[in-house]
Amino acid sequence: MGSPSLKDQYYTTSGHFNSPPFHTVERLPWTGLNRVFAAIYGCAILALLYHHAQTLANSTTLASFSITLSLLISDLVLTFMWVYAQAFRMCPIRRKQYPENLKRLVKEEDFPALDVFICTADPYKEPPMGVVNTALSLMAYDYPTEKISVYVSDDGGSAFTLLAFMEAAKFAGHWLPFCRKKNIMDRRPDAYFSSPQSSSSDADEIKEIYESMKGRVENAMNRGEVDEIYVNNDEEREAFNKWEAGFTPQDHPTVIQVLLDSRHNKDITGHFLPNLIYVSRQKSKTSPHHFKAGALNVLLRVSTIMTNAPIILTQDCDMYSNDPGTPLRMLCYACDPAIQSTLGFVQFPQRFQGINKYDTYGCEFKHLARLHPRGVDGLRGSFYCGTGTFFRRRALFGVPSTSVKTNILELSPDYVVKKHIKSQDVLELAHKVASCNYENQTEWGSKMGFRYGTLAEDYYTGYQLHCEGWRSIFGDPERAAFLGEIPINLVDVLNQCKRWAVGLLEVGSYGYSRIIFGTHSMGSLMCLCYSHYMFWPMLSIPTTIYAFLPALALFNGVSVFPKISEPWFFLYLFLVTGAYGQDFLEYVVDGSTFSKWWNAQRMWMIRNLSSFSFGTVECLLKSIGLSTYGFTVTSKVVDDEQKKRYSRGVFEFGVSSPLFVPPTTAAIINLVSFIWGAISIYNGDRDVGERLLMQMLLAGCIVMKCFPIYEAIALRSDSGKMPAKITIFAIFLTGALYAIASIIFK
Ligand SMILES: O=c1ccn([C@@H]2O[C@H](COP(=O)(O)OP(=O)(O)O[C@H]3O[C@H](CO)[C@@H](O)[C@H](O)[C@H]3O)[C@@H](O)[C@H]2O)c(=O)[nH]1
Ligand SMILES: [Mn+2]
Repeated sequence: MGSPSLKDQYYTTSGHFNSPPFHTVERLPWTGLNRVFAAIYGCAILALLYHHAQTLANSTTLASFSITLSLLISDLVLTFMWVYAQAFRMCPIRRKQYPENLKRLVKEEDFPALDVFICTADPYKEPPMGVVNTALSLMAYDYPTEKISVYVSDDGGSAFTLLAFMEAAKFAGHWLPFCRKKNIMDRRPDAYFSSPQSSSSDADEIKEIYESMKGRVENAMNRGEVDEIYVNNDEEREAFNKWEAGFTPQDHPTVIQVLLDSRHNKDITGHFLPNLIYVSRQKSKTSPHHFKAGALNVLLRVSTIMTNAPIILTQDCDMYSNDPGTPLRMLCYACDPAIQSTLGFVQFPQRFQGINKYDTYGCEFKHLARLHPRGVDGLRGSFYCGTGTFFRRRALFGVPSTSVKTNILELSPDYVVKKHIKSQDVLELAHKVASCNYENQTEWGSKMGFRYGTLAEDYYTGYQLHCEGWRSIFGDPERAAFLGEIPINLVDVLNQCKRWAVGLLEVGSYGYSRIIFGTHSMGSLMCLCYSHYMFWPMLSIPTTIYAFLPALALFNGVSVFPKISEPWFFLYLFLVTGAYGQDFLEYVVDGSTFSKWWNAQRMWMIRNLSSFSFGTVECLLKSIGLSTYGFTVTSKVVDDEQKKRYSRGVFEFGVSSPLFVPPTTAAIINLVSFIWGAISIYNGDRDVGERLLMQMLLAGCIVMKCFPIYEAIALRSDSGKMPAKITIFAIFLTGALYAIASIIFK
């Protein structure tokens, strides 16, 4: 169960037995209580399933049989999800790093080199200046600069992004020494210059340089082309000449441009700068590109040829560094001989800036991003979350125990790069491995590199590494290592979750067999944890049934739950209050507020009804060949009006998305049924108060959760209100469901 190995392996003194530790681990105090509660709750679930089975056996009519069967199916799915979720609660831990101890024992010249990968895919959804800010914050790490190489993958194939990075390369010469001198923590120029503390003469000077570069990039974007005036020399001209007629994001040759080279380029104080390399891999309409995983694999190969750093940081373009000391925290693990041999990656949590004080869309994802990673960290280590992850390059080239074989010598993780990064040979080879056809008939994406076949490439890659025997670490320092943007309108949130749903189910369909047949080396609790997310979208089934069935039955006077006078009622009461109570406690103990928890609950319902059910259906359609889908990049551009509404905690609908239909329909049905029930009770119908009370309570809870939906339908006139089309469609659907229900229940 992970507990004995915990002390031996990780309660470490880093192999130096008399020296202070690089890191420590502490078991979270609630574990014992969690286990006891799980045992009690498990018995209650068994009792409920027994009750369903009994009712099913005794049911006499088709209606009562189908109701009980639906509830049984729902509760079985919930039971599975509950069992999976308990695995996270069995052994949660928290880690601490001591970079000051590391610095005393490991000399700076012995630090490993670090290759940073930044992915961007669309200059209009991910503005180049945002990507540049992320890159600069990482280039400015407190780490020997000549050991850092930043690779930017541009899947948008955009000359504007290249222009922005050419400008950034020059600006870095001013910015990096400035950050060091002022000891800035958040090293994004945008953040620094818009904060109040930045008025000294040297800050003003640098701000001017920054604003003028920003102006040039934005001007070029407004004009729609990179004019001759932005081009400074022949090398740059040659690069931009690649954007000739016929160059589109989906069809173009490889562009690789070394913008800074750490052996030649110095900052204004004479220090060397990090390497900075722009890569836009070849694209053609006839070959598959495997989205972000494909982009990362190209960077993995290009960087092996150019710098081959043993450590790789993968980063989304909107996730910037919030702490320049993060690489040292990572080294506290990477330099520990006790865990080195199987350490695959160190994951830092995804944390976000700009969440409003109610966290309207529940995007803090407390379980996904913080609580569950701590839970798996006590087993085999954190999942891979796509960003904020330091990999050992070796881990991406196969299982820990075997030696790596590659067809090109320069592609081996052990290869020592001797040639200069800008030499003809290196560039030629880099272009070759970035081409569309390079991966044909190779193990890239299946046994090597980032894994293909799913839109949740991060989850799948981490899963495969754990199966192969690699371990990982969840580093979660007090000050966030990275901060990123979250979507602040409902349709973006739901679309993002739908993509995850499809991706996770795909991982389930490829990956679950390894769990069933045991062809993995990660222990059974870890398997339960992985299963939890592989089947996460299945929550759409019970949520949909519970959101519609009891309300429809209520309106027809049909009871689906026990009466309050029956003992089974107390079982339900325990199951519901137990689950919600535990969830709430976990939120509060981790420093959240009631309103954040409540919003997370609301989003849980909306997400399950919409993103997860659409995702599940899409996945089914794809598996029978009726649908295809791609990676829809989440927009990082924010409209001012929307921003204002978001800061007030107002829900943003606005567009006519089918994703809004199920929650809107559920909102209307539960309101209608609830009002009907309330009127009956008011008119003295004791039957409703007794027999249908639980359905009344459930409908009441759903109505409370749906408040923003009623508001958006009836009480608002701004551009974020519910589109009339959706309301009309939902009302029509409500009518149809009531009609069907009245036939079934009569
Ligand atoms: O074809 C593509 C598509 C996306 N991206 C990049 O992938 C990153 C993540 O895309 P985003 O639209 O921001 O998706 P999110 O849902 O916010 O990302 C989460 O979920 C993804 C998996 O669905 C993970 O890859 C991410 O790391 C994780 O943050 C961005 O930097 C994109 O530029 C590419 O490089 N190529
Ligand atoms: Mn993102």
